[in-house]
Amino acid sequence: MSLLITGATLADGTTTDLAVADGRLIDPADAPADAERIDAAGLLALPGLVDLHAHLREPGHEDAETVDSGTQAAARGGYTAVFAMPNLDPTTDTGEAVAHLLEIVARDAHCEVVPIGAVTKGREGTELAELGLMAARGVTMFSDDGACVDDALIMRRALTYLKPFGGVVAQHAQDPRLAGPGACCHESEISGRLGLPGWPSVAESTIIARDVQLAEFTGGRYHACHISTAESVDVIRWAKKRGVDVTAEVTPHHLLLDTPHVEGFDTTFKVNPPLRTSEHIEALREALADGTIDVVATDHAPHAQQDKDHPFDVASPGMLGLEQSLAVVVDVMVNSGRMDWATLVERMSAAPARIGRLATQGRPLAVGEPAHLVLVDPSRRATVDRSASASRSRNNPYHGVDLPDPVQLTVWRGGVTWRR
Ligand SMILES: NC(=O)N[C@@H](CC(=O)O)C(=O)O
Ligand SMILES: [Zn+2]
Ligand SMILES: [Zn+2]
Repeated sequence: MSLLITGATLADGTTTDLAVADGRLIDPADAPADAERIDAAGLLALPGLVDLHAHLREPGHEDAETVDSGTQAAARGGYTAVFAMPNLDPTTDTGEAVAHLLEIVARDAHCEVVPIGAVTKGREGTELAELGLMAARGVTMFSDDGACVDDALIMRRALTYLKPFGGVVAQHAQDPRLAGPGACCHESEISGRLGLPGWPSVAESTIIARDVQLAEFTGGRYHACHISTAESVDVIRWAKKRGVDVTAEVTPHHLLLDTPHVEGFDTTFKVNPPLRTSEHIEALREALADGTIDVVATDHAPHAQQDKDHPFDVASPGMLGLEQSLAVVVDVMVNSGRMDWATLVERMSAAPARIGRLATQGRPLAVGEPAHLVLVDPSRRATVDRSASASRSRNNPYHGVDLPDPVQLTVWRGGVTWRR
């Protein structure tokens, strides 16, 4: 399949034609005569987006999502690569589990899928998983996501052990004593009034403070998942200033949605970490703009209706993210004038590919590079409809909200994976 995309604007503002053949970008002058012509006047062409944090639910929870459905959602969102969290059944904690997931991916995926390996066996936090054997199968990121690696010695060992492999430990920072299993609402006046167990902001930042010191001490590579508080931003900023090898991500929902969303007890808005207040949101936006936060990662967390249809404090936490991630970042960061398109590309494509050591993604749109790209209409808007989704789940927190609707066409490995 070959494409000739004419008159596209790149993130730096220049206008160009792009040609795709045999999975690569080629000189438009060499485009085959039968190439499909796509008029991209008024559209932006960006490198395909890369998500460091997605839950695809296969194997084990196929009622909520599969590799097929989750990567279709990714393609609709402009993504050409996603890293798949290991809280599956069985847990991705062995070389064999990685190999099994990669077989499903080879058969069904609509974008690159890189398995994330668990840090500890069964994500139970007590015994290191098969880190080396998973690394040998191409795993570069390790996380017990959904659970915190709260034992400091286990964290120390994981950081040390992964050094020769170049692996990064991605932490779900939640002190299990300060924010226990029932914690489900930002600890504040609102949690008190609603009678929901509170999840104080320091339950996140104190873990990250400990971890970045362990990263400095060991020389290991550390990544803070879904940071949600101003204190976490301060800690990351401090660690980076010291030259510690740390990176951090923020989700689209923590950039847009605030604590009052839970006042109606709609379990769609139950998520870990919880939605925070406007002061925290402001700190996250600022940190994403200035680079303290390196990447936007979706934490796409599909859940079947039966797992959400419960009282708020017992419903499953998590919300969808892949399809509206770019829309939220465009609205909150670009349309507001906080960030330009080139920085958006850095935060949503180049930096995540670098952190995940995915050499074929996050590349500039230049001749000879792999053809992973997304065409974006910067001005189109629409009201989000949760039923119009490729995901198997409907826990979409943006349902009924007017947002940008930017993704026009997604190309992965030279083939169109989604078009409007
Ligand atoms: N974010 C969530 O609320 N839930 C995630 C786990 C996680 O990211 O911690 C899930 O797997 O559903
Ligand atoms: Zn998590
Ligand atoms: Zn997650």
